[in-house]
Amino acid sequence: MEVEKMDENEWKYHGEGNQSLVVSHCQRCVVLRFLKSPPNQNKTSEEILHHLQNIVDFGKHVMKQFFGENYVHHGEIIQLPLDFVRQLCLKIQPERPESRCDKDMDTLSGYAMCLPNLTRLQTYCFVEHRPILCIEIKPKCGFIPFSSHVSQEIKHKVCRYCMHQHLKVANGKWKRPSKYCPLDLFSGNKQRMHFALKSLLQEPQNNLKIFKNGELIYGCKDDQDCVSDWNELARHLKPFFFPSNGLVSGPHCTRTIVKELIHVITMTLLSSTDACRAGDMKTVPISQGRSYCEASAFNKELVRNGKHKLESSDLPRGCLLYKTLQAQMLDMLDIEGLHPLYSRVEQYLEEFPEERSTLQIDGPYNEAFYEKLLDLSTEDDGTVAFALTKVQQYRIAMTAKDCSLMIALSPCLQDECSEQRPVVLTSKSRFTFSVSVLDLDLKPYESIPHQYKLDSEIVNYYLKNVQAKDDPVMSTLFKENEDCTLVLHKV
Ligand SMILES: O=P(O)(O)O[C@@H]1[C@@H](OP(=O)(O)O)[C@H](OP(=O)(O)O)[C@H](O)[C@H](OP(=O)(O)O)[C@H]1OP(=O)(O)O
Ligand SMILES: Nc1ncnc2c1ncn2[C@@H]1O[C@H](COP(=O)(O)OP(=O)(O)OP(=O)(O)O)[C@@H](O)[C@H]1O
Repeated sequence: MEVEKMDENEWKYHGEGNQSLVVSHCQRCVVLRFLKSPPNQNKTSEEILHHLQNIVDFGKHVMKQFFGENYVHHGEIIQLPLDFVRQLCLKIQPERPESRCDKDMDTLSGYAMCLPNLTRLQTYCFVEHRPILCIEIKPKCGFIPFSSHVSQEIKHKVCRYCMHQHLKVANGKWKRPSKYCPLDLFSGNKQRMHFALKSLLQEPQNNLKIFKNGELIYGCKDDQDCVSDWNELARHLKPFFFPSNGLVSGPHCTRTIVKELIHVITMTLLSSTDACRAGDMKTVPISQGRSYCEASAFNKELVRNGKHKLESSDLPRGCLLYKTLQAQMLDMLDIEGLHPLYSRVEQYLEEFPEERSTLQIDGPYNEAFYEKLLDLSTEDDGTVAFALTKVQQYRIAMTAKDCSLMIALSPCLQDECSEQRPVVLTSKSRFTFSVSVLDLDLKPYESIPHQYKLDSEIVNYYLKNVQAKDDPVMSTLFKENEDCTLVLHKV
């Protein structure tokens, strides 16, 4: 990219999260990702550069090992003319959702990350301007904690996402709870995955977005502005799934198209298209812990129909869901087991602050950092080294619990499909596809106390307001003891 000739008119607003803002090039398949920060808390240019360097290094040296070379696009740092960045910021400001405007895009450093535009990534490199569909899923945590440090039994039964939904609705973040449960998506069982994906389509929240030719056509632009009209979605998708226009319109057509969409997403998520170095590293057997969540609407429906055992089909080892889950499962102790180890590291750092850099708490995220993550022992020998390894593994797990999976699909004819490209078939069409993972910024060491507090808030809210209502005995106890935190019984 010729940085001297940057023109803000060639770029447009693409999207943003809590930490970064992304603009895409109108013609080329690239995006620029800028860091964001709260107003008046601007970092120096050196700090921004260091932060971005850490993100790139972490993707390159650590996450590629866990996920595989092809799934991770670490990008590169680019230095842009300040005038261009300022003009761009002014241009895109009206497009930004109000709920994200509590932070400003960094316009002072001139640094940004340059990445391939994964919503337009061409899976079939010889043909240009081919229509492209992209599905972005933020799957969240796909397992129930199995750690013996967990103090509340409910955490062994109901997954964090399902519990958190209730707190989010109560806080006004979302209007309605979603029926999506990550354990269904990560189950590898096609029926459960189908249910999970349908639930995401019903209530996308910030877990599902669909792009057509790089433009958002389905999902939430803003917390309060969600597009979830299935007829409209089907209208967009019809040329992809029924190219010869053979399907009549109406509710039946919409349902058929949505079913085809869910089918391709399932097949691509289960496909194995890459190998990785950590491939042989078993963090924890997936069978450990419960493979379903009691609060999942799919599970409840089964119980209602008299079936009490959920079938689970294990995930294929090479698929992106499997790799994501393995990385998430580096959280072996749960935040409750991790927090005392964090305190041990903190205490050590208070005594020896100069050790912070030797311990690589804030990077560099290089090969040596990755090597240290491979020790999976859970036997605490009381050392700072043990505590630090668990803290760093937990940070990786948190990152994998918050990343997004991108599936790009491009229609192809039978004789066009190259043997090197994976292909997924539907009843009337075929697609070449690519799968990638994004938002792999390592969660900060400092966020651990926040995680600890949030965990107990989520669980306590659920116990008090949801489980108690489902369980009449508990409900009476809570009503009678509304002001008490401790409920005592005579036995
Ligand atoms: O804690 P969670 O599970 O609510 O996850 C946060 C996300 O909320 P979600 O529940 O997905 O709506 C949250 O997403 P939103 O900003 O709500 O879209 C962020 O991804 C946040 O990451 P960070 O701390 O800004 O790096 C996420 O925080 P981390 O816990 O990953 O740090
Ligand atoms: N390389 C990319 N190609 C296409 N779109 C992208 C790319 N990177 C990010 N995006 C889009 O921009 C959005 C925000 O990016 P990202 O998730 O990295 O932000 P974040 O602030 O780090 O998120 P979070 O809120 O999870 O911390 C994504 O949800 C995605 O839609």
